[in-house]
Amino acid sequence: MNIGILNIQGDVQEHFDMIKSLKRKYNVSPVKVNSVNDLENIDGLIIPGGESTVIYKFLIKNNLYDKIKSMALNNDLAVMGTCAGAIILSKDTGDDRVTGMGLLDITIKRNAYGRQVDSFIKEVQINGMGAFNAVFIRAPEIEVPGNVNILAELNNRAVFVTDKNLDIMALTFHPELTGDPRIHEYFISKIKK
Ligand SMILES: NC(=O)CC[C@H](N)C(=O)O
Repeated sequence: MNIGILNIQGDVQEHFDMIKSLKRKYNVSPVKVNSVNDLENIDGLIIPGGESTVIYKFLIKNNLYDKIKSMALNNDLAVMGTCAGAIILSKDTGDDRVTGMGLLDITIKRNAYGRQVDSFIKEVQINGMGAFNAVFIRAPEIEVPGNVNILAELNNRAVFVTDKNLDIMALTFHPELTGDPRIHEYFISKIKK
């Protein structure tokens, strides 16, 4: 099974290395995705954290935006979006520079934690997984979780959600930075389903 990592900007290498470290255990290989052709051979796609305005522009420019969206809606592609990736997957970003794909029924607010505390690590409790050290970096906030499953919250706000039908998930934190593979393992388990 091949797992693509959208290779535009942000934590591409960190996700790549995490999937690579799980290669033997789950028979998965990481693949950097630069073009529509690269999407043909992958089973899951990670949209990393970074800068959502930049990621959005590049997705449009390279015709990846519509292709990813339609593959995901057809259940041909599982997608995990982290931080900026979560913004891309949302239905409303509150920012007209970034139009969310609407793959998850969430309204999200960019840079919601303000300047003073724009980066922090906090332990969150994830349903079915337990405690996880979550790294928030200029993180967005899920303001309104609609018809989604909420797997983790921080201060009564959802920080990890999954779609109820499609294999789409979004996190407002960075699971690739702490060396803890459980969220990537969870994503892999969803793809195999
Ligand atoms: N760590 C991140 O991905 C930050 C997201 C970034 N602040 C944005 O709005 O795109």
